Amino acid sequence: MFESLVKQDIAFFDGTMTGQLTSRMTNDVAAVVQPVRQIMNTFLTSILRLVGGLFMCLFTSWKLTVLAATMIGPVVYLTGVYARWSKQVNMSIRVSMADANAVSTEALRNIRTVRSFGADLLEVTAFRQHMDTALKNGMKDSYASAGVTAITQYVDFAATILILWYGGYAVLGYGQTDLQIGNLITFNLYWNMLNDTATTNLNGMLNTLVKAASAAQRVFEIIDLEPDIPADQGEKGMDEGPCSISFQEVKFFYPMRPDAMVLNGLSFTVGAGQTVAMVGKSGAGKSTLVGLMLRFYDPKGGDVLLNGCPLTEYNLRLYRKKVGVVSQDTQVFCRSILDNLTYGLEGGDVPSMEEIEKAAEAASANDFIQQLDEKYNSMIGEGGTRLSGGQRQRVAIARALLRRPKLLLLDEATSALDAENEGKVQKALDDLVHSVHGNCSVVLIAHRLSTVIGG
Ligand SMILES: Nc1ncnc2c1ncn2[C@@H]1O[C@H](COP(=O)(O)OP(=O)(O)OP(=O)(O)O)[C@@H](O)[C@H]1O
Repeated sequence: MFESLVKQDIAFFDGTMTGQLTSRMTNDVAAVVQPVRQIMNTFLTSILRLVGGLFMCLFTSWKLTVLAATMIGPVVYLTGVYARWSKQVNMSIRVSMADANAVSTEALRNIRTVRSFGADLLEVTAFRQHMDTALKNGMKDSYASAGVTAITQYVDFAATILILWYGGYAVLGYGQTDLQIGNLITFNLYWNMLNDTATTNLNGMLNTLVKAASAAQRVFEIIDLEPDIPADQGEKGMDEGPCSISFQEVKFFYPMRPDAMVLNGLSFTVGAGQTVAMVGKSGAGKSTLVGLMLRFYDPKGGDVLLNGCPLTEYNLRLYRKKVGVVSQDTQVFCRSILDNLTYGLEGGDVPSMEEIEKAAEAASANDFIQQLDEKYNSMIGEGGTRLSGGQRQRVAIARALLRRPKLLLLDEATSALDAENEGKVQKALDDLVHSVHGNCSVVLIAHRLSTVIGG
């Protein structure tokens, strides 16, 4: 399921919350897998008892078997109705639990904001509301299950009465049958065994299966989902040297906001090895350009061309390996600095320690890394919380450099920093742009002209 999730389009993640997805990956998958062992254990035994019991009942008295079996119809019908209803209820329980998980995941991820806004109780209330809905539906399902079990037992009881009534009648010589008292007792024993198995084991199994089915539906919804932009679809590999990228009459709106046109017929070209700055006010669509250049989204009109060929023809995995990105909200991993610097590099692309230190030096990151207790092996915490914003950005710059990029996308890399850090990161960026000059095309995005002219 994780494999299917990580290959989904970025647009898919725009419309979902992380907590909802982790809930599907943990709670729902567990609910699908858990019953398997139980069912494997009891299913075979139950079927053997059922078939054996039925055979013995028929053998002892087929008339009594047919009579008693008339009572099974309503039970099967009722159980079927309950199973369908319960599947829906269990689906909504899973949705509520996923929503609660989304609230808790988001609150814990933003715990500093939650705490500083004094919003702890609001988050707890939102979490509780979802859990209360799950609990209410869970109670409803339990009452209905108890009701169905009670009705089944009454019907079972009625079947026994019917057997004893008709059997007793026959044994006493009324009617046209030659049933012996011994046969009646034997039949009753077999029927009880058959019923016990059906009501206790198979009913329990049905309940478990219904819950598993609702979870399985949610799991398979994700597994069966195919991305519109698969990473391995394109055939074309990367050419040698820096690449040119051009937008031709590109029109774009986000799938989550189809009414808001972000780009309306935009055309420009970044030549191979050129450094081009894009400046525009907040919300103008600068980061959207980066998303389109990385093919997180496809344009709704026009074309994005790489070295003159549509980006859609390229193998995205190979292409993205050759793109370096430093964005305003840098994402780093809860791993060592070294692992973060070499993130995504494998095989022949893995740089030597010497290259890593050189890249960190070029990004003005080596000095602060050397001061850490475990230097390049220091862990940086979830989201890089053990580093300052400026240090995080410099790690991101070194990381971009180590990919030996052919296209470098610098998306307002200094916008979230204070003046001192901005100066340091700006210097690191300038050095980076100069060091790759001619070997790599650079798109520099800023909302102030001074940022790019200064560089
Ligand atoms: N994932 C998204 N889903 C829907 N709308 C989005 C999404 N990302 C951005 N937008 C909208 O698209 C428009 C352009 O956003 P974009 O982030 O490209 O602007 P920007 O120029 O980079 O802004 P800033 O300088 O503030 O970062 C904005 O109106 C924004 O609200």
